This record gives sequence, structure tokens and C-alpha cells, in this order.
Amino acid sequence: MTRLEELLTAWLPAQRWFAGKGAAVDALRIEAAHVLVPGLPGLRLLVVAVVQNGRTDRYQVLLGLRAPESVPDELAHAVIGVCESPADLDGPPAVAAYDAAHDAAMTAHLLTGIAEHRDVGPVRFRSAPGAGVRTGLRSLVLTGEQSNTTLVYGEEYVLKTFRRLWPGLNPDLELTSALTEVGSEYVARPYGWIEADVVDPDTGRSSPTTLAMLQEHLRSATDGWVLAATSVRDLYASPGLPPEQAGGDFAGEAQRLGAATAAVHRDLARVLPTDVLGSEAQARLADRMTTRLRAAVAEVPQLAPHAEALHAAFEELGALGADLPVQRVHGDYHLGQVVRTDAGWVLLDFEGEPAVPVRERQKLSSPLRDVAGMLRSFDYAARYQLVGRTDDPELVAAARAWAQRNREAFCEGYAFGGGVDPEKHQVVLRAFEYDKAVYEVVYEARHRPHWISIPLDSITALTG
Ligand SMILES: Nc1ncnc2c1ncn2[C@@H]1O[C@H](COP(=O)(O)OP(=O)(O)O)[C@@H](O)[C@H]1O
Ligand SMILES: O=P(O)(O)O[C@H]1O[C@H](CO)[C@@H](O[C@H]2O[C@H](CO)[C@@H](O)[C@H](O)[C@H]2O)[C@H](O)[C@H]1O
Repeated sequence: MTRLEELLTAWLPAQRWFAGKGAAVDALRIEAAHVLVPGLPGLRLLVVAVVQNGRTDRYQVLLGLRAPESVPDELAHAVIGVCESPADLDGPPAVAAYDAAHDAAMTAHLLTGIAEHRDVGPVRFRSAPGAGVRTGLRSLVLTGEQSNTTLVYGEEYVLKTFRRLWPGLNPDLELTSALTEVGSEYVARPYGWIEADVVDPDTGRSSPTTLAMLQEHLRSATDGWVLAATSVRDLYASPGLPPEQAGGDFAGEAQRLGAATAAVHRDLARVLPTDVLGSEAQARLADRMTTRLRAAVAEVPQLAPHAEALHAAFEELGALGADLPVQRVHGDYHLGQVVRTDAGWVLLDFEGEPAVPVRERQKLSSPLRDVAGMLRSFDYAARYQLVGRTDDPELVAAARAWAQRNREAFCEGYAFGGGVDPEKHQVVLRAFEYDKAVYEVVYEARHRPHWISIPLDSITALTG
């Protein structure tokens, strides 16, 4: 009979959050299978090690096991397959294995665990100091293009389960907690987390690793990407009109978002370490960008014609000379990471780039890296409705005008909100924008090949 490992080998690569798309799975091991609730062996938290091209990545799977005939219809879409029963499961010889994130009867235990500070073997459930956590709420999985899996409990909480596991405290929990402690109005309050000790393959040591974060659910939130996309759609529906006259103008929001971003950067610099990069450190930063560019060109050959121009921009950063202030930053900032609530903009997902080890993501960086991320996102919002239609010069000009207007508004808001004026730091800003666009080309090649033209077209336009 099929083993669970075989089922997972077929299932994992098909998941949106699986990072190793495009490469074959050479081996898969279940490194840990924690029964989360004593007496409930049908709910397990798996740490699954996946070997691809000699590299091992670890993923978290909340696994449900039931007798095949007792899987209810509403869980049919979550079934991974039927496999032989684990030795410690006192039940039928064959069980249906399914993604228990979709099973509200199972996920209720996660909330209870957090509320009760449970320790279950090496898995620790914790609530944030002073946070009372309500239990008995039903969860639903948020759908969407995500690197993780987020559950919404009633109207109260979201529980973000980190799918790809990197040893260490997840920056999302770390930075959101730090900002909440200083009373920032621009983040959603964390209520708790789940962690376990996971072995760091590089050091062989086991370190506490964040598995999930429980956070305030922002009920009135509208995704920044959705708002921006609506504005672009309005513009395309008004041929010949400039963005400021087209209705649905986004510039006011972009400006407020810039100010909110500056406030968050200011708070992060106040409560967490800061430093200044001198010329040698800048040269190393530029070298890292070049290394990433080389790897990207090897993976996506369409980048090759632009490599020289991109490299030149990185070298300019390396030779900057003037000191570069660095601090903790968001690290993967874009319109899908911000939501507009009744009270204003709120920043989410301080996790950084999920494909980068947590150790790297905890390093200090220039806040202009986040600014560059958001400017790239304006460019994405302007271009994505043009995929396959770039031969319409009027629409292309409208897209350019929209991105430029919102870019200026965001930078103005950022400077007004107390940040440096991004437009006065062109060399740094450009290098970060190019570096992000290179990252995006690889990201799209792996996850959304039909969108790869978006960053590639921007790189063509940016590098001339
Ligand atoms: N606290 C929250 N309140 C309301 N919606 C949220 C909250 N956290 C996340 N979301 C929604 O879930 C989406 C994905 O969350 P995010 O943290 O960015 O996960 P991922 O790392 O998987 O992209 C966000 O774009 C937002 O729409
Ligand atoms: O939000 P995540 O942490 O999952 O970030 C990853 O996925 C993002 C896409 O969902 C990706 O962002 C890119 O696409 C966005 C539009 O969908 C665009 O606004 C961003 O500018 C662009 O970078 C992000 O890079 C990736 O890490």
C-alpha cells in the first residue's frame, strides 16, 4: 500500500507555497510527526524534509488522518490521498491523509493550545504577554496567492502558519511584536505563536523555530493590491485621461502609505539595532546583488541581455562612498503586504523574502530597500492588466503615467512622514529596485511563468 511519504512527494510540489517548483523532488523524509493533542492521534504536525538538487528544505504540514469513508464532503478538496496507517494509529489499515488546515474541528485545537500555553512534546503554544485569547471560534483558510497558509478564526484572529521552515524566530513575529510594544498604529497586534525546536542543518544545533503566529484580524481591511488594481482599471476605462482625472486616483493613498511606511521605519530604528554601512560593507552589499543576478541569469536566460546594465547599477552602489544607514526593515514590501482599514494603512507580513534563510533576513538593511519594493509594486499594478496587450501604445503610456504618479506620491509621503527623501538617493534606490526586479524574475519563473514579462519588461524599460 502507498506510504504517506509517496503521497506527500506528489502533493507538496503542487501546493502554491512549495518553494522548489520546477525541480524534481529527489527524496522526501518525514523528520517529525508531532501528535498535537494527547488522545487525538488523527492530528499531527509534520516537519517534512524535501531534497532537491542536493538541497534540503523543510516544510510544515498540519496533517489530518481519518478512515477513508469518514472524510466529509467539505474536506474532499483537502485530501492528499489514501495511505497505510501509521504504526501508532490504532485504527483501520488504510487512512485518508488530508491537509488539516481546512478542518475547523482540528484547527480549533491550535487556538486552545495557544490560549492554554500548552507544551506538547517539543511543540510550544504561547500567547503574547497580556493577550487573552478567545477559544471556540471556527476557522476558515484564506485563499489567495500566498507563500504561507493563513486561517481566519471567527472575526477575531488570523493564524498564519509558516509553510517553509527556517530555524529561528520568524521576523514577522519579531518585528510585529516590537512595533506593537511601542504602540505602533500601523501593525496588527500579535496574540500568540506556536514554536518548536528544529535542527539547523548548517550548524547541527536545534533552535526555537516559529511555526505559526496568531494576530488580530483586521475586519475592515482591504488589500492594497486590490485598491491599486481598481484604480488602474478605472484609468484603462478612461482612454486619454491622465491618472489624476480618471476617477479612482490612488495618489492620495500612495502618499499616506509612504507616510505610514516612514513611521514604521522610524519605530523599527528606535527599538531595534541600527548601524551605518561604510564603503567596504557597501561593496559587499553590491557583490551580493551581483551574485544573486548571476544565479538569476543562470536560471532565467532572458535576463542575460540586461545583466551588464544591472551589474553597472550594483557597482555604482558598491562605489558610493557615503555612509549608508541600515536597520531592520520589512524586507518583502509590496502592495499585497499592506491593507487599508477604516483607521488607515496597516503593514503585514514582516517575514521578509520567504526563500531566504531567517538568519539572512534578520540582517540590517537600508529602509530604501522597502521603498524600492513598493515602487516595484506600483509598476506591477500598472503593468499586470497589460500582460499580452503591450502593443497598445495608449495603454502602455497610461500604465507608465500611473506608476510614475504613485511613485512620486509615495516618495513625497515617505519624506513628509520623516523618512529620507528617496528621490535624493537615486543610486541606492535604483540598485534596490533592480535587485528586487531580478528577484521577481526568478519568483515569476518559478511560481507564475505567465507573469514573467512584468518584471522583464520593467527591467528592459529601466535599463534602457
Ligand atoms: N491580520 C490580518 N487581518 C486581515 N487580513 C489579513 C491579516 N493578515 C493577513 N491578511 C490577509 O491575508 C493575505 C496574506 O497574508 P500575508 O501575511 O501577506 O501572507 P503570505 O506570507 O502568505 O503572503 C494579506 O494580503 C491580507 O489580505
Ligand atoms: O507576499 P509573499 O510573501 O508571498 O511574497 C511573494 O509573493 C508576491 C506575489 O504574491 C511577490 O510579489 C510580486 O508580485 C506582486 C503582485 O502579485 C507585486 O505587487 C510585487 O511587487 C511583486 O514583487 C513577492 O515578490 C514574493 O516574495
